[in-house]
Amino acid sequence: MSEAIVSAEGLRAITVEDLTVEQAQAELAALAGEIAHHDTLYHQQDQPEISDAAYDALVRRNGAIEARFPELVRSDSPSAHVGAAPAGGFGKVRHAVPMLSLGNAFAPEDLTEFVARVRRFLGLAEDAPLSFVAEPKVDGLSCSLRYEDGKLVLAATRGDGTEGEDVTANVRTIKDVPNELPAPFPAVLEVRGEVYMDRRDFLAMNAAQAERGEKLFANPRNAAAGSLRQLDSTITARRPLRFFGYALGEVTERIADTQWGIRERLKAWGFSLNEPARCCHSAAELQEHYDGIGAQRAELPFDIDGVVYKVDRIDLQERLGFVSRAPRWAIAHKFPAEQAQTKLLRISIQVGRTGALTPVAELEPINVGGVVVSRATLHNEDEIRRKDVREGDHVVVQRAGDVIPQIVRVVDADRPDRGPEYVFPDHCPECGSLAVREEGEVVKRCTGGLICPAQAVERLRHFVSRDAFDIEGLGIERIQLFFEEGRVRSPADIFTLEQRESERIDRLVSKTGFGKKSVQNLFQAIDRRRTVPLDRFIFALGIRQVGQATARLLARNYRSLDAWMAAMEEAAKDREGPAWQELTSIEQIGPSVAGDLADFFAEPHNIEALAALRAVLTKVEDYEPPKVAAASPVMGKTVVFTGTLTSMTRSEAKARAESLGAKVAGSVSAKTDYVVAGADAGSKATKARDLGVTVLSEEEWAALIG
Ligand SMILES: NC(=O)c1ccc[n+]([C@@H]2O[C@H](COP(=O)([O-])OP(=O)(O)OC[C@H]3O[C@@H](n4cnc5c(N)ncnc54)[C@H](O)[C@@H]3O)[C@@H](O)[C@H]2O)c1
Ligand SMILES: [Zn+2]
Repeated sequence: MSEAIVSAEGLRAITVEDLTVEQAQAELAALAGEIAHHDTLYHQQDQPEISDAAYDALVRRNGAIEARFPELVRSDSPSAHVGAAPAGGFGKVRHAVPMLSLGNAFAPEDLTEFVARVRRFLGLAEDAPLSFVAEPKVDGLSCSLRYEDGKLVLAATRGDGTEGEDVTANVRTIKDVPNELPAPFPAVLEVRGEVYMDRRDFLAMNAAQAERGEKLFANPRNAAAGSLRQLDSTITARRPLRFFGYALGEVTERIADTQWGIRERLKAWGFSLNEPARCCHSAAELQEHYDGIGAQRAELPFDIDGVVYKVDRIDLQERLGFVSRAPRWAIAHKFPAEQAQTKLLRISIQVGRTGALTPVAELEPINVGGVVVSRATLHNEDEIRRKDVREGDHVVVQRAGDVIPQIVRVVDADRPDRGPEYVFPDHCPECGSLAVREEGEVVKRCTGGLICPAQAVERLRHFVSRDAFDIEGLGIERIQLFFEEGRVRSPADIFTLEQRESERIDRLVSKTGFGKKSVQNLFQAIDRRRTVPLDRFIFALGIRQVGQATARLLARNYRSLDAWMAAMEEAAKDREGPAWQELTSIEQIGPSVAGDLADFFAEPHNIEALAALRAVLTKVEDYEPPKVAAASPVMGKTVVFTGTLTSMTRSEAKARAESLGAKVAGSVSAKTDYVVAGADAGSKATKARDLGVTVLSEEEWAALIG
């Protein structure tokens, strides 16, 4: 985090009324930076660092200072911006009608003030009728769907309100979004609404992600945003996204006179609507509906963070118009975060499958908004220090629609018998290996990749995977089982499995139900891999940031396992010495990757595990530079493989092409020389033909390269 944030924290102790002009100016500058930082994390990366309530507090503070010092309002003021600019990787879409945010109401007075403000603006008498639509504010991300002649042609995220991201392919995978509308419909119709995920679907999806050792999402909103904003729509298709329609963008003809009427038209076209919704005629009725929804909140299938009120008559909406980032005719009445106080018994450390050390607060169980909470996340080392959370403290726990409860603050920090400051461990509690925190990272990680039980299954799975040792018949289920039974704990164990188990093979067979033949096949598959090429060996170790390409670079540079290991151990001992210099001088290996390699080799447990592994292998082959046939017909050509290949795998085809001097690309462009189309080749082959690129069958390709 930047310094600005620290200084803003310091200043925030002063109430807005007491700020001097200089202080106000400094704090507005700090807040602008801080809020922009959180906007990027939240809107672009779907990975917020702070709770929504904490974020809202910053925005409110900014608004209060601006209200007192209007002359200090900055040109980059957060109160004039919506969201964040589109992220790279997506096509950009300009919104014909801007997509705005909503003003917020928190206290009941904010609500009455909103209604009064609308009346004042419109010059309505106290008793003149004025109605509002009140509907839940679903916690997802807004999306604009464009229909031309009743067909879905474009879908875009809000982005910064003016320009969003083109997510059409992804939105087409959402079942709630009709591809075609039943007539009648205007020639152009933009439907706006919220892409979200049901809480139940979210939990199931996170469980499946955990199962596969993939990234977990903090809450349904981040999961929905992360799933919609995928560059690969086949991933989006597997995510349980849903859509609610609640507004219109560009439309070529008026389709209703009221907001309620718009809802009915949307429903007739097949859209789902935010429910429970109601048409209210006074501030009191709005408050009543808000309280009613609040009471049902835990039972609703999706997360909501408030209730949205919209002036019902469209002509009045048009008269009211907008103020900078939000309409005057609508407001979001937010629910307070659900909080409670309890005692923090202990801080424990969880080690994730990738080695990340996460501090967890073990709490005296407490009911927070209807859910019993006994653990809360403390995020990371910095967060504990920032809040100065210690064992034995009484703390405020919060659930703000988030599934993972959080610690907000300590309430009794000034008690005399308070324990010492919490010291974050520098060793992994699971395996005792050193835990390190790389520069610029907030997370500390265990470096004992090869022996750490918390990481073992994930590491073993990686070790035997296709591009690593490629051991057939050893899938994730078998690894899991062997690990749990204590048969395989480290990579070396795989190679001594037969020796240890052969007399007991019958037992293995009966216990696992694998079948004798399948166990024998497995042993044979393992035997075939007692000799491996150096680059596969390096890749298989699962060192952070050392993927296939980096492993190949290392193999090419050091040639033999002995040379590589010696150099790495040297570099680990002296991170300035000649071995380090050589390592970081390899093109594409920067200090960050070098640091991960050095950390791995600095951990004695890993050296032992490596020695054990070498002892059970027949040979790690030295790196063989690919022999490029001088007259290779594909030398320097760019090739794209698509569809299902039958004579070899995609990785094999790629390696072979590269060894012949070709460059293998992922997508077709005018620069592509050949597209090799296997069975069921789709859009890439079509595109190639359109561009006049030569498309070859698998056989033709084989003939070409001889
Ligand atoms: N934790 C963080 O770091 C962080 C950072 C940035 C923003 N945020 C959170 O994001 C929100 C601010 O973002 P915002 O500008 O999108 O404002 P907002 O979410 O408060 O309100 C606007 C949005 O509400 C949504 N919405 C849901 N139901 C709706 C309905 N029935 N009718 C109309 N709109 C509906 C739309 O997506 C619309 O864009 C706040 O909740 C804030 O706490 C958090
Ligand atoms: Zn460990």
